[in-house]
Amino acid sequence: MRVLVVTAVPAERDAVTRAFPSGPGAGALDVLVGGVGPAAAAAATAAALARTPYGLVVSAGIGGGFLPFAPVGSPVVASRIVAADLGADTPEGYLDVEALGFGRSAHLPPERLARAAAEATGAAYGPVLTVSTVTGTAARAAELAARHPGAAAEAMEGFGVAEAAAQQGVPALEVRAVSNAVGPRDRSAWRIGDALGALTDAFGKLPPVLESWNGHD
Ligand SMILES: O=C(O)c1cccc(C(=O)CC[C@H]2O[C@@H](n3cnc4c(=O)[nH]cnc43)[C@H](O)[C@@H]2O)c1
Repeated sequence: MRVLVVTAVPAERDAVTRAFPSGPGAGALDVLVGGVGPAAAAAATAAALARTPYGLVVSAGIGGGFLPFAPVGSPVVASRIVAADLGADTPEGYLDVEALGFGRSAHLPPERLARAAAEATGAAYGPVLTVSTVTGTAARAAELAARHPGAAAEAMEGFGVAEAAAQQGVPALEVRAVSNAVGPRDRSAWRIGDALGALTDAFGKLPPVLESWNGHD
């Protein structure tokens, strides 16, 4: 099975490829820089899928972690890939696109594969939220955590990658490594190097899981 990994920036791509110093084996894994945010990620994924047949797409990179599930430096595998701000704000609260009567706001990775990936990498396993605006306040972090119980992480690309994959009937995973806590913005506290190292470690443990997956579950 050929696997497409989509990262946002070159540093994340390099962290993934560092896991395979002598190549990923039989040309089975391609790593693409798709850009930051769900729209760029979806466009890049769709273009790649139009060129090459893939059996699995993985959205990968660093992300914000929700405490206590995903502390800085830890890997996360998504149980759900959720568009957390695709909807409408109303005086009565937020409405997702299902409540509005159109579209979808979540994709479900193949469960056996995602659980096996989390187990092999020692990752937190929970919903990963896709946001277009990085959370920067405690109030917003609490709002997202209340709306998505057990949310493990947030990032900016997963839903775009998964939506493009779903439109071609290709399953998707999301693998993140936590660079910062979701909460009040403090860029000086981001531990990007640690997170990129954790991303490399996680991808180094994935090949047996991918190889033993039968392509559907
Ligand atoms: O400055 C660098 O060296 C550097 C190296 C690798 C990645 C970056 C990024 O800024 C990547 C942006 C990327 O990270 C995700 N991300 C990280 N933390 C959060 C968060 O708290 N909330 C949402 N997204 C987050 C996101 O997917 C961005 O695309 C810089």
